[in-house]
Amino acid sequence: MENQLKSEVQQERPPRVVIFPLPAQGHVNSMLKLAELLSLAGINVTFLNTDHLHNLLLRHADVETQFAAYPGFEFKTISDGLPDDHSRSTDSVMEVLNSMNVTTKPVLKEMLVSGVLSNSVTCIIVDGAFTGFATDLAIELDIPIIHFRTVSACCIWNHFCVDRIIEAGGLPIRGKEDMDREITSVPGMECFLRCRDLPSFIQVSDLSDPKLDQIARTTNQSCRANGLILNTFEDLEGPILFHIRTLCPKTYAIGPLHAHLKLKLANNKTDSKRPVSSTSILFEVDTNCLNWLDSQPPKSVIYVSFGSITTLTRNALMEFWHGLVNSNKRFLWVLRPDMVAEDTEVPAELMAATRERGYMVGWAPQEEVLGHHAVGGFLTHSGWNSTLESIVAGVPMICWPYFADQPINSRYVGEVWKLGIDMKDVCDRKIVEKMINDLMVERREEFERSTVEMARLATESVSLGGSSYRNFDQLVDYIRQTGRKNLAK
Ligand SMILES: O=c1ccn([C@@H]2O[C@H](COP(=O)(O)OP(=O)(O)O[C@H]3O[C@H](CO)[C@@H](O)[C@H](O)[C@H]3O)[C@@H](O)[C@H]2O)c(=O)[nH]1
Ligand SMILES: C[C@H]1CC[C@@H]2C(C(=O)O)=CO[C@@H](O)[C@@H]21
Repeated sequence: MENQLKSEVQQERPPRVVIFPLPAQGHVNSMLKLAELLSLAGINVTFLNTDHLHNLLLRHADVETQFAAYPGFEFKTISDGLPDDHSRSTDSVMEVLNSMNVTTKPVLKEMLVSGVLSNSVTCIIVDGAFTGFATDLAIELDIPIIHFRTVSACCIWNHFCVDRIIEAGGLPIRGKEDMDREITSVPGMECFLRCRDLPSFIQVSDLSDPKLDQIARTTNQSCRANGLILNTFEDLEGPILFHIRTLCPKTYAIGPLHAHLKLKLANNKTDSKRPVSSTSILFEVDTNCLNWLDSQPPKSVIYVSFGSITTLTRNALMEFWHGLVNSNKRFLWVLRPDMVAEDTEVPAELMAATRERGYMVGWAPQEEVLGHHAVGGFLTHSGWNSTLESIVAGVPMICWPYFADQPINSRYVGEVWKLGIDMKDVCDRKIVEKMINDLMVERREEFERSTVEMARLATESVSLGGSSYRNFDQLVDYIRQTGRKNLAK
């Protein structure tokens, strides 16, 4: 009788996963894609946002309509512990994370125990960048936990290796003149890694720098989780995934997530076939630039965007602007309203050239822009989502990394994958001009070959039978199995 009851419960209730992202654009965006993929696979999802971020999301994206197609999907919110009037500006992400580490754990525990997050949570998926408290809690409550790290595998592997680098004498970094020194203690990266390529949270001049513990060493928490999800694919980062799997055997590489979701939605028989694009959380999307692109010749435009967090000094703004104008190429440039803090007087000749062959927006529909036939190059900060979106669209990159995983991503783009040029640590109008000409003219054919091939591999990986497709199926199987065990308890 008891067994019969249990099996009825199993049939009636699919597993329920709580997804808890780090409250920032690039992270929530990836997590929403994962949430939709899981919903399509029949898993119930509770998406847990901070109150602040959820309000922004409701203001700028129609997520409620998007997820209304999935009856088992729900949004819930939690406090980040900061006062309502705190700006939570993009450069205060660390402050938000510190506050959450202190205040969110007891609230999350109460939500899980009291059933506010539904009384049948069978698995928690949390952002691997701030997981100490969630992992402790999941272990305490005996709920399986999976970490999702939204950055590249090559970045995470550096984080895992931080103590190895220190033991080998690779850290600390001794000033600017030390930046070209080779780091030979990261397995798989012995031949091309320099100090300047390390993720910014590892580029320390003092071993007591809190960044090492807060972000880099936090990555070790993922070894305590029941699995690790990465937004990457085997043909891109297979050698590094091999090393990560020596520490986290259940590592599921299921990316590029945006392409994965697009294909699954297109193949889905029952769901409405809505178009997929990045969900904008922080800014209003300006789609007029697509009309402007329609009237430009094929592969003639360089698209410039530095993501949602990067800020520019007045000097950097001017160097990029002069470089773009002097290259004589057409350009579409995303300049977020909060990107340049200082007042800047723009010379008349720059304004005139911009009117002639440029277009500026506050926030673009980036996936559509990169997929547009007029776009022939991408000047990017090498955020992981932008890098993957560029790879899928087959657009070569000029990389100007700003922080976090970006310095190692750009090294891989330039030196390993040969998908573009790494311009890191330089911001000079002459170099900008030269690199644009190299990318769009001089080395165009070389990049055409490598980008077309990598785009093909990316699409193959998320297609039926591809590596990310299979890895995702394995993830769903794991969630289902663990759900059955939990429901039968
Ligand atoms: O005008 C724009 C500019 C960007 N995007 C989208 O915004 C996202 C930007 O993400 P990403 O390229 O990853 O950059 P950040 O916003 O800077 O992301 C943060 O989060 C990423 C994932 O963890 C990290 O890789 C980055 O280093 C970190 O800065 C992408 O999906 C873009 O398509 C738009 O839709 N319109
Ligand atoms: C603000 C940063 C904290 C860690 C995140 C991160 C990661 O390593 O996961 C990379 O860049 C930033 O988005 C986040």
